[in-house]
Amino acid sequence: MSYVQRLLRTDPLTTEKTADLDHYLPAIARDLDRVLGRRMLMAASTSFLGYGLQAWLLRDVVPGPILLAWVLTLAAIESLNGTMAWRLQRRTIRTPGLAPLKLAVRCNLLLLGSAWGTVLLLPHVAADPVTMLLHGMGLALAMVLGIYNLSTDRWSYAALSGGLVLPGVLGWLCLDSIPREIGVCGLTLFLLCQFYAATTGRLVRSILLSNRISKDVARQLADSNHRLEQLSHQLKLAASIDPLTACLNRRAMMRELEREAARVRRNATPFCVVFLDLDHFKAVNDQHGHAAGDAVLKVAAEVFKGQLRATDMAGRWGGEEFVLMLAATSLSAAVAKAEGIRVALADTPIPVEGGLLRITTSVGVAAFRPGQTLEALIAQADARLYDAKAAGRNCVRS
Ligand SMILES: Nc1nc2c(ncn2[C@@H]2O[C@H](COP(=O)(O)OP(=O)(O)OP(=O)(O)O)[C@@H](O)[C@H]2O)c(=O)[nH]1
Repeated sequence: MSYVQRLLRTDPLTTEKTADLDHYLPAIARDLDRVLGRRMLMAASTSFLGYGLQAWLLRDVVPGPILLAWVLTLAAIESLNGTMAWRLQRRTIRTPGLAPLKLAVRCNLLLLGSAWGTVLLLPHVAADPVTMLLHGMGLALAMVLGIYNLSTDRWSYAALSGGLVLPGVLGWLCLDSIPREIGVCGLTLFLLCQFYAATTGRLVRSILLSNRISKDVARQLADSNHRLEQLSHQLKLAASIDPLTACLNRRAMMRELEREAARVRRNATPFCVVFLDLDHFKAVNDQHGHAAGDAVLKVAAEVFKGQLRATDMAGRWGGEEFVLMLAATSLSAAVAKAEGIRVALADTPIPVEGGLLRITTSVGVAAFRPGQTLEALIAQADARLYDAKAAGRNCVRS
């Protein structure tokens, strides 16, 4: 089990989710890499700020070249340590059992902390309360930020904070020049840092895990939302379409006619409705069977739709009766169109079991006049259809 796996499994937030852990682990490892990369930069910048502060504090005590060499040494250890820690953390996510490398990082941190803390023993620093205070604040800052920035391994903080505090505590025990308060402060700081380190690392991982889970949940929600929208669109479509002929059903057609009527009332472009009723359709059913009747209805719908423009609509009014809406069309143009449709259907042989059938249709056409109700328009077209039937069928009346 890898380092991160072990930490996550011991986390109260994740103990119940151990089964999902393997699924999330690669993504968390990637997130952690990103976070660590950012924190490396932050850690380095705060540490170098700390070295600058230390060099400034020591400017009157230590000769310039020695001070420069001191700061450069600290910077070198810091860089080496940071790089090692980063590589270690990247690898411990995937590979368990990197004890020697971990030990090297901890020793390095101990060295770094001790190098910092040794400054406390310098007579000038110890004697001057202001310098001491500034230095103490610098130490606290370095520890807290260091822990926050690279919060991954508790024993690394122990090494760093122990290294920082140890010289002060030793000095306090062995040298009279170190005030007692410094030792007490140092020990308190050490304990605080240990507590902080123990909680922060786990917190970071818990946050990464819950981030990852929330991202997944959000994505799943978006997906199901999308699927629901598609489903609702399909349902709406299914509720508007006649399943046999794929024309609009009566209710949807009424809706379209109402919309068109409203448009015409606004901008006065005429439109026409065409009612079509297949002739002697009952005989088709009776002689060739219901399936043949269905096939005839399908072919008739195809023929009607094939004659329309993109802005026109075709609906099945019920049984063997169809209605067409011809947008922006005058009565004379609609009659011509209806005639074309009638001929097209009459010329179309329809294959059914046992041979080819021919079917004709009677057609009634009416133009919508602004001020007229839709019901009146439909009644008018229906009346013209009745005229066509009465006139012997297979003809258009307007
Ligand atoms: N196969 C099939 N038949 C249907 C469907 N809907 C209605 N019908 C039949 O269509 C026939 C309509 O008959 P009628 O109203 O007498 O009309 P017609 O025989 O076409 O006579 P005219 O309209 O006067 O020429 C009835 O037998 C209905 O059962 C359908 O979806 N499929």
